[in-house]
Amino acid sequence: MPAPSPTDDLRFFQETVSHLSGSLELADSMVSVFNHLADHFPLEGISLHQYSQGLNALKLLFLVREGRFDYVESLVDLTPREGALMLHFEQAGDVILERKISRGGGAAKHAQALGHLLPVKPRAYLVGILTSGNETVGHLCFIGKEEDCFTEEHERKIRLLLTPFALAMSNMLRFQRVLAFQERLNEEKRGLERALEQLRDNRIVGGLGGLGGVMDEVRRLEGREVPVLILGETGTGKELIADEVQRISPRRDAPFVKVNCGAIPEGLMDGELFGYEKGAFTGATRSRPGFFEQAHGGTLFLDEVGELPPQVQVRLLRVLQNGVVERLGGKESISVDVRIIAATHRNLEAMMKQGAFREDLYYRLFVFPVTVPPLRERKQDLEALAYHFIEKIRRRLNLPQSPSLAPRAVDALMQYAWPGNVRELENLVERAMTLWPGGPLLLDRLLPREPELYQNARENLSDLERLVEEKVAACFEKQMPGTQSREARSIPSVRPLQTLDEATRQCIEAALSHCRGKVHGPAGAAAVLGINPSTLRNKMVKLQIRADTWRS
Ligand SMILES: Nc1ncnc2c1ncn2[C@@H]1O[C@H](COP(=O)(O)OP(=O)(O)OP(=O)(O)O)[C@@H](O)[C@H]1O
Repeated sequence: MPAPSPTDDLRFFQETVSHLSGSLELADSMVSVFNHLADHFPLEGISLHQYSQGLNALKLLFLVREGRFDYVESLVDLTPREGALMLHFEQAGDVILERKISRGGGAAKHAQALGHLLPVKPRAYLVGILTSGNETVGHLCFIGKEEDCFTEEHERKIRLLLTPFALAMSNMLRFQRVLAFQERLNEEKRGLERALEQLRDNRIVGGLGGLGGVMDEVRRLEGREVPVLILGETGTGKELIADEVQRISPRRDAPFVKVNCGAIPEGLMDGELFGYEKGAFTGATRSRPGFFEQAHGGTLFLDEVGELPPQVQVRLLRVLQNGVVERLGGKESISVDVRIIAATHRNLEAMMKQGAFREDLYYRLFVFPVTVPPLRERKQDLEALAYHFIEKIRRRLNLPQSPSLAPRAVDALMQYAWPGNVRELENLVERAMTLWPGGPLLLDRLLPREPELYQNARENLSDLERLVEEKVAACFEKQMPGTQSREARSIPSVRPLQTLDEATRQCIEAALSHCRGKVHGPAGAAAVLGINPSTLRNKMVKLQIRADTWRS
C-alpha cells in the first residue's frame, strides 16, 4: 500500500474535525465520528476513560459503537502498581498500541471497565492519551475488532487526531458538566417550589367550622411530646393534622420523617424502618440508616400504622419500649430518641379484638387520640374547602383567574355523602378545573350517580331548616338572654315575640352586614351561617332581602 501523502493526511484530519465538531450533543458527534473513523480503522468501538489518582481508579465515561452511544460513568479499582502504570502513561502522553490485551498490559484495565458493555474477546487496542495544556483530559481507546488488527499506520493516524480530540473532549465534558449542574439546579428549584407550594397550601380549612373540635384538641398538644394517634376515614386530612401537631411541637425544628406503612412491601419493611448493614441481604450494597435513625431527636410520622404486619409490630414495640434499634445484619444497638405520631383509617380496636393489631402496641400509640370527622359530618366546610382547592389548583395550573362554582353545584355537594372525604373533593375540583378552566365549575356533573351516595333530599332540607332554626335560636339567645333555656321558654317573655320569618330576617341581615353583602364563598354570609348559599338565596328572595344593601 503506498504511503499516504500529506494531502491525504490533511483531508483525513479535516474530515475528522468536521465530524467531531458537527454537534453540541456529545452522543451525536461521537456517533458521526465513529462512522467516519470506521472507514479508516477496523473498529469495534471508541471509549473515553479518566484516571483518578485520588481514588486510584479508572473511570469509564462513554463508549460509542456503530449507531449507539452509552454515557456510563463507572469505576474500576486499581492496584497501586496499576495506578503507577496509568500515571506513567499519562506522563508519557502518547499512543500505546497493544496488538492483544495482556494481563498487566496497558489496556487491560480499559478492557475490564468495558466488560459489561462489550463481549470480552481477544482484540487489539490503541490508547491515545489526550492532553490540553498541562492537564490530562482522558484516555481515548480505539477498540479493535480482533487481535492484531491495528498497524503502525493506524498508530500514526490516531496520533494525528490527538489534539483535535483533546480539545473537543475537554469542551464537551465541560459542557456536560454545565448541563448536569444546570439540571441539578433546576431539580433543586423544583424542590423548593414544591416545598413553598406545600407551605402555602397547608392551611387547614374549617378550623373554626367543622374541625373546630379537632383543632381545640390539637392546641392542647402545644409544647408537648406525647405520642399522638390520629384516627379518621381515608382522605379526611389526618396528615394535615399531623403536620399541625409537628408545627406546634417542641421538636418542630428537628427532623420530621414521614413513613407510609401501607406503601412499603412487607419484605422491605424491617430494613426501611430499622436500617441495614452492607451485605445484610442480596442487594444491600451499602449500609443505610432506617427511618428511626433518620428521625433521631425529632418525630416519626407512621401513616397507615394499621397496615403494619404482626412481626413488624413486635419489633416496633420493642424499639418504642427500649429506645434502641438494631440494623438488619448489624450487631450494635443504636439509641434513638423519637416522638411518634401515628395515623390510621382502620378501626384499631376491632383489629385488636381480632388479633390483627397488638394490644401492647395499641396502648403505646393510643396516648393522645385525635379523631378527624368525615366530611359528611361537617358539610358547613364544603364550600370553603372547594374554594380553597380552586385557589390551590389555580396556582398549580398557572391559571390567571380562579373559576367560580356553579351555584347549583353547591347544592349537589351538600347532598353527596363523600365516601372519599376531602381528598375526593380535591380530586373533583381538579377534574372540573381541567374541564372548565374558565368556570363556572359544574361539579354536580362529575359526582357519581349512585343514589345510595346521596342523603335523602328531604332529610337534607330539614337538616338545613334545623340549622336555620338553631341560628335563629342563637340570635334570640344573644338578644334576649335566657329565653332559649328550657325553663325560660315557659316564662312569658317581656319582649314582644317575633315570627320565625322576622327572626330569620334578623339573622340573615346580621350575617350580610358582617360579610359586607357577600353571600357565598369562604367569607360569605352562607359560610358564616353554616348553610348552603342557595338555601340562603331562596330565603333572601322570600324575605325580600337584598345583598347589595350591605355592600359598601
Ligand atoms: N381541612 C382541610 N383543609 C385543607 N385541605 C385539606 C383539609 N383536609 C384535607 N385536606 C387536603 O386533602 C388531601 C387529603 O388529606 P390527607 O392526605 O391529610 O388525608 P388523610 O386522612 O391523611 O388520608 P389517608 O387516610 O388516605 O392517608 C390533602 O391534599 C390535604 O391537603
